This record gives sequence, C-alpha cells and structure tokens, in this order.
Amino acid sequence: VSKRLTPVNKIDQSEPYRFLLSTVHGIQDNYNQQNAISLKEILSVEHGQLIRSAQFNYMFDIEFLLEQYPLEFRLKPLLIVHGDSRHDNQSIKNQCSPYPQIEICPARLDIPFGTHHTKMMFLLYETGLRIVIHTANLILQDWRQKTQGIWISPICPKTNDDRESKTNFKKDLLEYIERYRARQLQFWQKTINEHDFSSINVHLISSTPGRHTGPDLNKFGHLKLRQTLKNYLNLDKDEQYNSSPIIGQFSSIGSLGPNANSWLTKEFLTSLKQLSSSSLESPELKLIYPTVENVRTSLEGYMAGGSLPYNMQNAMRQTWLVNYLHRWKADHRHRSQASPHIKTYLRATNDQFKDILWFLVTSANLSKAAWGVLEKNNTQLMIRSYEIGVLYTPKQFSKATFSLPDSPSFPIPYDLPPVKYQTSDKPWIVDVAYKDKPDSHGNMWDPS
Ligand SMILES: O=C(O)c1ccc([N+](=O)[O-])cc1C(=O)O
Repeated sequence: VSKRLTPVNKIDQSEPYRFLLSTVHGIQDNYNQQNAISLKEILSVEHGQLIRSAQFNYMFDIEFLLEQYPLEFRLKPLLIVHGDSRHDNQSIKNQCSPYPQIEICPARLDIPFGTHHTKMMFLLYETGLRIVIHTANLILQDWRQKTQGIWISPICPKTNDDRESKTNFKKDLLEYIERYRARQLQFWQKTINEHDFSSINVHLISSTPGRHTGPDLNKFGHLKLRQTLKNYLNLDKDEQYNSSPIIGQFSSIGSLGPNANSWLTKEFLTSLKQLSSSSLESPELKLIYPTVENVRTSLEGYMAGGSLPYNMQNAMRQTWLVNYLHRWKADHRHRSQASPHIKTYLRATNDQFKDILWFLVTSANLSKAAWGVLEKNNTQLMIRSYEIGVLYTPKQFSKATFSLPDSPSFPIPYDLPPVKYQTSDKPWIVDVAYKDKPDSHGNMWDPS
C-alpha cells in the first residue's frame, strides 16, 4: 500500500482551481475542510521556510495580522501596502511603529473617492514565490464568520529565464505593480521577474486609478475583462451562448445612474457578455446582494451589515436596481448565514446553471470607481480605485466549459440558480435603522 510521503495540505487538495473560501467559526467542521482555509493555515510553516512577505489591503489590524504568522516568521521583513490618505497613514504608522521589520508603502490615490481595495499577499519562501489574491481585510472580523474568496497560487520556483504563464499573468502583475510607482515595491518587481509563473492557469483582472487611454485602454477594469473574454473564451460555435445568463455578486454598490442603461447594461454588461465573437443580444444579468433578512439572520447578526456599506443616498436614487437583485443563499457550502464579503462574477451556459463559461473572484464591487467608466466618446476609461482579481476560463483547464456535476467540479461559493428577491425582500442599506425585528444575537441596528 503506497503511503503518502507528504501529507496533502488544503491548498494542494484544492487543485486544479486553487479557489478556497475562508473558514467559518461556528459551522460544522467538515464544511471548513473542503476548499476552505484560515489566514493562519495560509501562512502556516507547512508551506516552507518564509523569507519575507508583502500584504496589500484596505483595512489592517497589525497585531491581529502578526498573530496569524507562525511564531518563527513574525520577525521576517513585512511590507504593508495601503491606501494613501492622511487618516490611514497615521493609523498605519502608529500600528507599525513598534515593529522595525515592517515597512510601509502608501498607494497613491490621485483621483478623489478612490480606495486601495486590492487584497493580495506575496509570500517568498526558500523554495519560491506564492501569490494570494483574496477578498478579506486583515482584521479578525473579516476572517471569522463571513464568506470570503481566496485564490492561492502554486509556489513558483526561482528561474534564470523569464518563464511566463499561458495567461500572461506575470506581465499583467508587473504592469499592475508598476502603476504604484513606489520604490518599496522594486524588490518585489525584481522577485516576480525571477520566478517561473508557467504553472499559473488564471488570468489577472485588475484596476488602478487613472484615465486609461490609447495603449492602456484595455489594461485595467471592465475593458480588461472584455478583452480577456474576447481573446481567451474561444468556444466553438459560441453564438449558442449569446443569451446565456450572467451573475454579479458583491458586498457593496456604488452610484450607477438614473437607470440601468446609464452604465450597468450599456457599459458594464457589454464587457461581461463578451464572447470570442460579439453579439447584439442582451443576456439576463442576475445580481446577488444580501437582503435585510440575510443580514438579520446571519451568524454575525446586524453587525454583518457594517461590512455591506451600500448607503441610502445611492439606494434611493436607483430603486430600479432592485429588479436585478437576488438573495444570498449558499446552503450547499453551509454558508447561507456567513455574510458574503466575497465578490464574484460568472457566466453560465444556460439558465439551468449546470455549466459555467467563466468565473471571476475579485475585490471589485459593483461600482464605476472599481470597474471604470468610459469618457471622451469611449476613448478613455476612468478608474478611481485599486482592485485585483483572477479569472478562470475553461480552455486553461483543457475544458469546453466548467461542468458543475463534474468531479472535481468548480467550487462555486453560492447556490445556483440564484433566488430572486421576493416582494417583501429589501436590499441591506447600512445607514438605515432596523428596529422592528431583533437579529440572531437579539440586537437591533440603529446607526444614528
Ligand atoms: O472591505 C473593503 O475593502 C471595502 C471598503 C470600502 C467599501 N466601500 O467604500 O464601499 C467596500 C468594501 C468592501 O469590500 O465591501
């Protein structure tokens, strides 16, 4: 009987998709075994001897973060990349001042209302470089009882020749990092260049602040997604998919304009619906965003709503959006009560939702700030925030589609088909009081 020489860890078990959810405190443990991982497990010594790391994020609790590293790695050099704003800079500086091993890199936010939303880790081991792209802030609350999405790369070995992935992931990642124009990132640009990315089978879809035009027009935001879908979906006879449904799932919503045609369908859906050939059909767009009832009955109760910052000012101006909305429901992953902070987008082959054509997990919510808005007669894309995500296309896995009944099937985080809001359902709005029904902890929500 062949005895396994090395115990297969959760990350290797997640092959070939390497797409995991965060573990949830308070659900049956077997739902935390399959395709689920904690921050401590990501940083565990079982993956090798860490040399140094970088953490890109929006919210940081430095004490919490250091505690998630194994004791023997807590003094290794750590780079913190955060949004450059007076408030954030002071808070991060104060938190990091006791730790000489921590270096800080403020990300320039030259366009108002932009945020450094990107959530990414660079983990340099003696055996190579691992990239993690995910959706959780580096605070306890984000890793305890929510549904978060995590893509974990293989450990890419050091190489003398410039080994690129079939998806140009290395080039795209370097292009993204270059936009920070930060000397603190030069070490990581050099390190990325020196490692072999040929085992990476996902596409990088990122956003950086700016008015992207000319050769940069399709490098970021929803135009990068459009370009990648056009170049890599090459499905035979893809016209059969022209009306197949598209899902967007997110934890916040920006100001989208007075009707669907302002940006959501005319611009954003045009990118999401891209196949190798273009079509005039308008596929059905289904949006998943938690109801008040989803939040009230969640493991965290109304407190979960603190991480769903959809505000009344936007909601009241776009009541038309409710017609697109569907509930958060994830029974098959035992996470219907683990409030979603994950953001995902996918296209199915038809409304049976048995096969999907592509899947994206990203930091990007449903907003123009994250995805970009076309300006100057569609010659430039204005993006306010940093975002990053990874796109799965079947070709990279030698498949025509990702068939869900298959094994191993693509680990979709929620139940399909999505369940439409009923007339009694209301989208969660963060700055409204909910005092008629107590939540799962017996509390009410009164933001005033
Ligand atoms: O957690 C975050 O990084 C975050 C920060 C700001 C906003 N926002 O301003 O809507 C949304 C999120 C979100 O991810 O939901």
